[in-house]
Amino acid sequence: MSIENISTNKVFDGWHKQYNHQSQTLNCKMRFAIYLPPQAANGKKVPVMYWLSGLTCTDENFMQKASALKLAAELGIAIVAPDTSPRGEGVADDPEQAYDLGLGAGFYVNATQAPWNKHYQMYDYVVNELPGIIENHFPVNKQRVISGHSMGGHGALMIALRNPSLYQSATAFSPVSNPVNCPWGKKAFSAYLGADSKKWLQYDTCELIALAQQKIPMLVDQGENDNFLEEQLKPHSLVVAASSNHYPLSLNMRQGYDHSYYFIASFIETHLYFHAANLGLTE
Ligand SMILES: N[C@@H](CCC(=O)N[C@@H](CS)C(=O)NCC(=O)O)C(=O)O
Repeated sequence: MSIENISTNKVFDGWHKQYNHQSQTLNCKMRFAIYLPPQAANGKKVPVMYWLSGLTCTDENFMQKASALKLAAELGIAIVAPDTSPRGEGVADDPEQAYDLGLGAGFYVNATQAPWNKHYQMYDYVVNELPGIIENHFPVNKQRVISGHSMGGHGALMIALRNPSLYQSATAFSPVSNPVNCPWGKKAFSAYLGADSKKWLQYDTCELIALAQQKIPMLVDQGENDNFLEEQLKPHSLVVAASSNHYPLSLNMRQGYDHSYYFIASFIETHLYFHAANLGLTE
């Protein structure tokens, strides 16, 4: 499967690059971004952090706004940022073009309902197709960690909980922790997965964390001044579900911080160091 390079920028002695490719899973052309640290230049294979962004984002928000690349370069971690939904001609969108359904709002699930099921298969794309492409085309090894923000925080934790042997660790900023019980999640899951809410549970972090058997280290950061805190994100439900199963999850509540990339930029280094330790890159 070929990929087409569409931008290349040197940054902190490594390279930020964007690619287009035809996705078999999503049935459309997709764009992703990769940051290759300097260690990847001399034949060495580096581990990968997959970053899943939130509502309205593309591959660009994290790479441009999170201030992650300097430390990724020092630690020798590649970062891959996919888009947040399928896109392009013929891809369904919300008839009202709301920001929380359709384009920019794939919720990292495999849609079963028409018209969404033709393209909205973001779970399979992130877990299977994209890592296959990355491992074929770039000097990376099979060690993966995963992180994300908001809708992407839900994606990162949920995907790690469902595939604990594929990821060394998972972290999230302001995750949608209990999508089956919040307005964003109910709206998206009823459209993509249908009215039967039992079918939503396979994608709910609180549900999965309470039942998980194989456990991997997890870290969550949450701003206390986040506008979406109580209605959409529900970090306390996550803590209750995790402790009911003695799951190794730490939640940091951060006084004064909001939902934006200013918050992510303030704590991204903590998340990179956390992953680096679980990848065996640091003491
Ligand atoms: N625009 C939406 C909120 C969307 C939003 O906050 N998106 C977050 C993720 S959930 C984001 O990362 N936005 C893009 C950015 O800040 O670069 C609203 O009006 O309520």
